[in-house]
Amino acid sequence: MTSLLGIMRKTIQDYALIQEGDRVAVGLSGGKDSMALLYLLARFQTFSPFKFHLEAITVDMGFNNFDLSGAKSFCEKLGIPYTVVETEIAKVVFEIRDEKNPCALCANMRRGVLADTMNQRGLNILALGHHADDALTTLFLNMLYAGKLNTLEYKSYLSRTDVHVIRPFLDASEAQVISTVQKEHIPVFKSPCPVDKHTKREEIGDFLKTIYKDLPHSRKNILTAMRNENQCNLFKNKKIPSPKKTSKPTA
Ligand SMILES: Nc1ncnc2c1ncn2[C@@H]1O[C@H](COP(=O)(O)OP(=O)(O)OP(=O)(O)O)[C@@H](O)[C@H]1O
Repeated sequence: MTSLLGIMRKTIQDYALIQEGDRVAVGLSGGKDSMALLYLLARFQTFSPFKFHLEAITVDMGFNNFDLSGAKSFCEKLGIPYTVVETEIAKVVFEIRDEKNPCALCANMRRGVLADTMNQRGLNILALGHHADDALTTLFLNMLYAGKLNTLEYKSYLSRTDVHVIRPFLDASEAQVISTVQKEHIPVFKSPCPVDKHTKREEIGDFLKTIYKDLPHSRKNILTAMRNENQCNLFKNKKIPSPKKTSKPTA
């Protein structure tokens, strides 16, 4: 089996996610995906054919019980500069706005803070820990709840802040991330978010797992379909406008 480092290196190359001289920030939540991403990008930096700078940024959402000392010592061990930005996002999302679906607003606000911090620190690439299973759940979330066919991208651009968002794990499975975390003894810290593991995303993830169990090739086929632009036939026909009604001439 190809290692997660190998998959990540190929994705970075295939989609030109990082280039010579880039200044990369990993959005570090403390969870398994971004901790593994930081660790592997730090390793990749040592043999990459191009030079790039690497840092980590955590947005402290303002939950009282968020202990970041473990993430801090992990960064120190890797020799990576680490910034923690204190915010009151939790208060805005859960108290002031009392959001029914807090995740989207929370992620948007967090990304804004990350991009602004990157501007202050002269960083141009934001690396996030999303993997292929996140892309699958996002696709189904968008279809089932928002009526759109849309998923995560390998590279996208935030024009307001001139920051590129990259997802170097998008060709890897969640299982590959978990196995790397265990094998490499990468530390992982529990999210302080009260809705963690109780979200629509979690429900869709479980729903997809039951489909994969019943139809063993379905996961691979959905991923293939997502890449198969030439075989994407949706309702493309345009409705023919109905002829304008002409009013009867009055006698
Ligand atoms: N508080 C945060 N500060 C900085 N970056 C974050 C933070 N929370 C999430 N991110 C980034 O956004 C990505 C997606 O966040 P999400 O909340 O969906 O977590 P996740 O898929 O469980 O990943 P992880 O295992 O890294 O927590 C993370 O992998 C990470 O790169």
